[in-house]
Amino acid sequence: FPPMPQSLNHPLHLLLCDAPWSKSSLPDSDSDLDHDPEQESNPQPPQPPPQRQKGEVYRVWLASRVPSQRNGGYSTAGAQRPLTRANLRLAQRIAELCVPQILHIFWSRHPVRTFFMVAFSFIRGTFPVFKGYTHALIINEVQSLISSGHYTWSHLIRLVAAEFVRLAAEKSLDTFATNNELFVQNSARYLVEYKQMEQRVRLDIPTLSDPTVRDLLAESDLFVSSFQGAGGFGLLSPFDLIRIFSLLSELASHVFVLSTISYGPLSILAFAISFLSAAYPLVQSSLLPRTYRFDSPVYSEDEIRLTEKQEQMRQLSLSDTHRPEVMLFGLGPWILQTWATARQAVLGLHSSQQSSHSPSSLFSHFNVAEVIAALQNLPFVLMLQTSTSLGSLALYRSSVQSIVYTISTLFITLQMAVQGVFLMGAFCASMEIEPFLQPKKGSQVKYVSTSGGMKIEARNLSYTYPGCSEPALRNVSFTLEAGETLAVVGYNGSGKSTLGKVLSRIVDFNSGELFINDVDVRRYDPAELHKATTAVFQSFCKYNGTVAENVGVGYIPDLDHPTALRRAVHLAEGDHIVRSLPHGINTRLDALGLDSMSYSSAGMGASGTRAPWTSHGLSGGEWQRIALARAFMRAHQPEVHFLLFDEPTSALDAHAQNKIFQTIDTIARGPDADESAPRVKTVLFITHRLSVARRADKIAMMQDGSITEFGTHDELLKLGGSYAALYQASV
Ligand SMILES: Nc1ncnc2c1ncn2[C@@H]1O[C@H](COP(=O)(O)OP(=O)(O)OP(=O)(O)O)[C@@H](O)[C@H]1O
Repeated sequence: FPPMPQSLNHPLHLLLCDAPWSKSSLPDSDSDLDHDPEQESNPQPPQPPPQRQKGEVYRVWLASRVPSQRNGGYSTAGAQRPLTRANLRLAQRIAELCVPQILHIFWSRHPVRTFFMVAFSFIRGTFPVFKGYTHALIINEVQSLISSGHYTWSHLIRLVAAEFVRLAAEKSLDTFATNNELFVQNSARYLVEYKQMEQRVRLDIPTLSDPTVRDLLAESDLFVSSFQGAGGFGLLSPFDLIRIFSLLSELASHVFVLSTISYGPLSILAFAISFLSAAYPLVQSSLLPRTYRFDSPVYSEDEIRLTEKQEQMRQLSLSDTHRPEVMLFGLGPWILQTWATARQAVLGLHSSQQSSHSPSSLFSHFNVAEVIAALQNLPFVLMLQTSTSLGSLALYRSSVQSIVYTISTLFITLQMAVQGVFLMGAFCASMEIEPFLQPKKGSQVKYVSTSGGMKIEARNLSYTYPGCSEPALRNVSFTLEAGETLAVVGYNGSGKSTLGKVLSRIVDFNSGELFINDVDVRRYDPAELHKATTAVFQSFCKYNGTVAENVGVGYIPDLDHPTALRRAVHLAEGDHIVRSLPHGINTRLDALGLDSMSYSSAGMGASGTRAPWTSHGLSGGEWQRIALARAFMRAHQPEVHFLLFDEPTSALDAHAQNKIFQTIDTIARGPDADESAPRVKTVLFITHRLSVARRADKIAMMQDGSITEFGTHDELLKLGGSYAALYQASV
């Protein structure tokens, strides 16, 4: 392999797991995938492909990526690999490693159909030869009819009838083969898309924020897109690869026909001239300066950049979310201008790229084309000197032309296949990525709840966001006993939300230690910790769905449980919101907040009332209550021990805010407990409202990523530091 730049060696190697296609990682027999009623019985279950060395596909894929001068990293994801010998070797290695896995996908799902698909692709390749042969027979018969006057009408009619039979057989076989291929293709497409989704939902934020992982996933997505069918996204799918068989059999059958009708030095000369004259236009076009090709499977870095820019501008022009700012800042002309520049470059409409159509070039094409036309008649003259029939000549000519076009198609297909192999490598390698936060095998321990909440102990935690130079957290240390309440306060940008994300195991930390219930947090499966946590993040989500869905996703088992949903809404003081909505809890919410600005009247009934499918907008405070209700859906579950609220009431009025904090406190003490009962859940809330913060058992004052003051409200006031100053200012 070509040497990998040291600076680009990436810790992703550490994320790669052992057996990407192991039985456990594939959907098991009870999963949805096996519920396909049309799945064929497989007499001999295929053996899983041999397991390859850990991370090997990733390493080969990475080696194929050319370091880019532009950004000091690798070339853009999806950029074309030059067809160097080294890259061909890499493609070969990826094919060796991945093709068995991909074939296994097809074969394991529908072995019989897959067999027919490959067999038909061979048979279809011979169709043109049969066609040429029957045409030749008919021409011969007509020729002998005209030249000798010998009456062979019945023979001719039989030949024409045979041609009809051939056509009908070809058509029905073709239809059957196409349907079969479509079925296998859809099935395989479903499976790769499933694998892609399955892997995507597993990956955590630290993994996804890794640039190499993002590139890997981008190329993997291109591979999955290629399953959209022939020509989808201009990519070559593994099904197009099967077409190579068809091309090979077509080539072989034409060569066979030629060998039966041409012999002797004259024929060889005729063949050579025919071949060259048919091939010349192709050679000539490949020698011309390359212009943008729409069917190109992968593009150069510049083409990708321009395509991205053009797409970005197109999205901006169509997006409802951005419409207010587009209007407000008058971005229309800028969007149009930027799009037009990128689009013109992509379509090759710039003047520099039109040079190939200059008059002198056209003139030379014209002259050469005439010479070629004259040359193509030469073989006929040569062959007519032998006793060859007119039918053979027609067959000869069509076969030679077919050979040339088949070879050129084969060449282009193989070229695309090489690029496709790298995308396939990205897909296989992406399946091997283990989420960054996942504990290493052997070190994992099960999260065991302790009665009375979650104990959290941070020791010198530091964290810097990827790509940033300044840390967002610096040496943060504190202990929060089980059942205690901590308020985190501080100035904007001091690291409060980041601390919340680190503690809830959404992002990792770079140095220091974090203990949950006296166990190193890195030894827990994050999914287990998340089951024991509920949260409202500062930038909470607004789902494009009904109120019930927006609330219910907080605890999926109760998603369809009206009583649980109503209770959560009630705890968040959202009953009046639901009552005011046209379809109550089943009203669709407009997550973009632009419903009222919609310029379409679609969805309005004849009476001007809203149809059930139209979405309804909410105010900022109302959305916050929905987010709170979502967190409350699971907050009271006995397995939840940690409640995290990041600015949960920033958009609520003072009265509502007090009630919400009262509710949080009640939930933290457990069901049916009175106000003096000890808390059974640990609570951390981040707030700028110090009147709320003072209720907490402990307060952490954050400044510039560090906890500068820590203690009770009274202790911090006595200290007379930043908290005291902030508190005095707020009252
Ligand atoms: N995704 C991110 N990528 C890079 N830097 C980030 C990211 N999120 C936050 N930061 C930076 O980290 C620092 C701490 O941000 P954080 O959101 O934790 O502050 P905060 O105290 O919650 O602020 P606020 O009170 O305004 O909500 C800031 O300097 C911010 O610019």
